[in-house]
Amino acid sequence: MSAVLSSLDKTRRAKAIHSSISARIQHTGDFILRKLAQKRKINQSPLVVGINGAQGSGKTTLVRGLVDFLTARKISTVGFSLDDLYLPNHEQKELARDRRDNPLLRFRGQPGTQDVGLGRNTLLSLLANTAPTAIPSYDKSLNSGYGDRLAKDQWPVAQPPIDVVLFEGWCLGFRPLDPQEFQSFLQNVHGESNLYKYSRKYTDANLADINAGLGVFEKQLYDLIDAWIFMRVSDIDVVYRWRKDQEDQLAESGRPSLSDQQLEDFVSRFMPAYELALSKLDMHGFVSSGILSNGTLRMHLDMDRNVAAYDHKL
Ligand SMILES: Nc1ncnc2c1ncn2[C@@H]1O[C@H](COP(=O)(O)OP(=O)(O)OP(=O)(O)O)[C@@H](O)[C@H]1O
Repeated sequence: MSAVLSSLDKTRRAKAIHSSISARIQHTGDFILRKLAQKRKINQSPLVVGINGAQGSGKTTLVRGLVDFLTARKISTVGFSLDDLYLPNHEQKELARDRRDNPLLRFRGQPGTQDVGLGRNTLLSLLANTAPTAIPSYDKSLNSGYGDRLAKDQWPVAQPPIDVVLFEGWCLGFRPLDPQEFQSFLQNVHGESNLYKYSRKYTDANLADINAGLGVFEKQLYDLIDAWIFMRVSDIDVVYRWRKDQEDQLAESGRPSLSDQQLEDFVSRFMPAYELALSKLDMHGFVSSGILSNGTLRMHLDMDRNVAAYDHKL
């Protein structure tokens, strides 16, 4: 009996997730259509939309859904991820060797472990909209999970004309702190409150490297992004829960999964960037090309990834 109930529960849950995903695609798709109409009045280059959301918040799912939503309306759309810009495995190993002082740079993930110049050139080529653009592609499963960039002849090629580019990343859009802001962040890290408990595990110099990495993002990428979709979670600790659910599903299906300790190590390596950047983003919003008005759609996600509210207040 309980097995029947549990399979009923699973079906209900799958339906709820499906309708949550559809609603999110519809709302963000409508936002993109409005921004595309605005951009068309200015020029014919593609609308570039940056998508920021914590790990596991549903970025990949959203981009896939939006590609279908837009393609069905004959809007030629390309999606890719900041993850596709990670350094090739041998370069990541070199970085880890050269920067033994910084455990945050040991593996892929943090700002500083991507080839940002490759991202800029890819966006510039897409924006020029005149020649085919090879889209960088990274496979996280290669090298026993350490990952590697695929050879260029395996990258998908986007054919012009392109109307919309969707570019997603867990820390895409995070802005660097200026020296004064960084000092007050460090004071908080070393202070009594538990607000920055993950950053406390690292040295000030380690954290400064991440801040500098964000500076490179801001300088090289954000002027090419016209509009932003921000999936904001109120409590960043939910990233653990979401990732744990994913690992449990892998284990249930008999596939390799991370132990609790590995999971903790993995997730906590990402946390300092959230602690460093999220409050500035909440306060001052994203940097963009600046050519569109009301260029950010923010969704507030609850712990089950449901959208509690949408707003444009950034
Ligand atoms: N709107 C939604 N409502 C409920 N669940 C969702 C929603 N969107 C995605 N999910 C589920 O959340 C999980 C993570 O989704 P997804 O891989 O798209 O997230 P992500 O942000 O790309 O993660 P990562 O940063 O780890 O790559 C998947 O199991 C997916 O089915």
